Amino acid sequence: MERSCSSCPRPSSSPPIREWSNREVGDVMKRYSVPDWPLLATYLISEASLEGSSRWSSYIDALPRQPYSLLYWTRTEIDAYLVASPIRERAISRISDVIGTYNDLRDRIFSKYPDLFPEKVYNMENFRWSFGILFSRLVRLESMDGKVALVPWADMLNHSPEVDAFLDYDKSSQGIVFTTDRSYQPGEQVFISYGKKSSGELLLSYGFVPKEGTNPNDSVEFMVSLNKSDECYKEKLQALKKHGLSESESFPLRVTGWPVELMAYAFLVVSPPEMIQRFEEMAVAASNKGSSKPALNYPELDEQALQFILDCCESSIKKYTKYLEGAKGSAEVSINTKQANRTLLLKQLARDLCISERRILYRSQYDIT
Ligand SMILES: C[S@@+](CC[C@H](N)C(=O)[O-])C[C@H]1O[C@@H](n2cnc3c(N)ncnc32)[C@H](O)[C@@H]1O
Repeated sequence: MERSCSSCPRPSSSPPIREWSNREVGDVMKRYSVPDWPLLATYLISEASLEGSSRWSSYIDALPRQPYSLLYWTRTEIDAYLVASPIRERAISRISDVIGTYNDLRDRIFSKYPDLFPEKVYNMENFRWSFGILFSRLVRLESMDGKVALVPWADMLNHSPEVDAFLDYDKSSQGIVFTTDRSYQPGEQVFISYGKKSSGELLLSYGFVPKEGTNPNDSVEFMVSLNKSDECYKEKLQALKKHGLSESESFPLRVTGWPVELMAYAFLVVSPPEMIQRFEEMAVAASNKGSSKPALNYPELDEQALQFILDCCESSIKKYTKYLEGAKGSAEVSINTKQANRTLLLKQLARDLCISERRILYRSQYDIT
């Protein structure tokens, strides 16, 4: 393990009042016990608004004006380009969480102190920016109980799924230490790992998709549902609900295989009325809430359960293929070069994601047949 120690001060994690250049703003935020993420987002906006008089001004000047995350995609772009991918739903719900968080801060705090929190600074656009920065640059510090922090020098590092390098707070040196899994030559680019993230998750938070086939942590959320015309629909749904599941569930399909919970769900979907006594144990296995992993042993259902998964894979693949083939031919007339470049970039990202996710589905199909 190679270690390199920073000379920067303690990271900005839940900044104490004295860390706020505008103490009054910090004081109000502290009184309302705002949680870490919205607190840091507000802190960043407050410091950015002070320009040269903030101690973080050179750091803030170096931050991107528009972080590359799905927060900057419009609803029309998300619907058009991510129509086949489950990341679409996650992007929509993340954007709505950010808007909800801003609205909550505005209603509870900012509107009560308009002189301290003027709307021209503390507005939705600036919160989109600060949350975009947090999603793409925050570091989780394990030795500080998983606290999140912005670490100015360290957030210049790019991600590689192939390295096992990480950042953490080091009590003895009172700084952030970067630990790599190998040594580097001078001039060589040093990478970090943003965590074992799927390509969809990397697009969601960081705005990029690794090259096809290079992400060993890749996965795609795979949606399966009970059949409404099943004569045991009610009993199966009851068993699922009892264990915290619903009639439609998502399971991660990985490049390395699928979870046993998906197989258990498939067993439940295809099991005939004579097996009613076993619905509950299947639901327990699908929820993974049992104390030990139950052996899923229903040889009489194996073929049907695999066929069910195969059919679901096929219908997902069709959606991807339809999108990819449609996207190939659609030539949009764009208003200006900037917009045309943006459209090209987003389409390329969506295309790369769809190809990666479809590849996992193909692989799962291949494993079954
Ligand atoms: C923590 S910052 C890394 C520093 C970034 N290069 C910069 O100069 O701001 C995260 C951003 O870097 C870019 N990035 C990081 N790793 C990447 C990779 N492997 N491929 C493409 N872009 C990457 C993405 O735009 C991401 O949002």
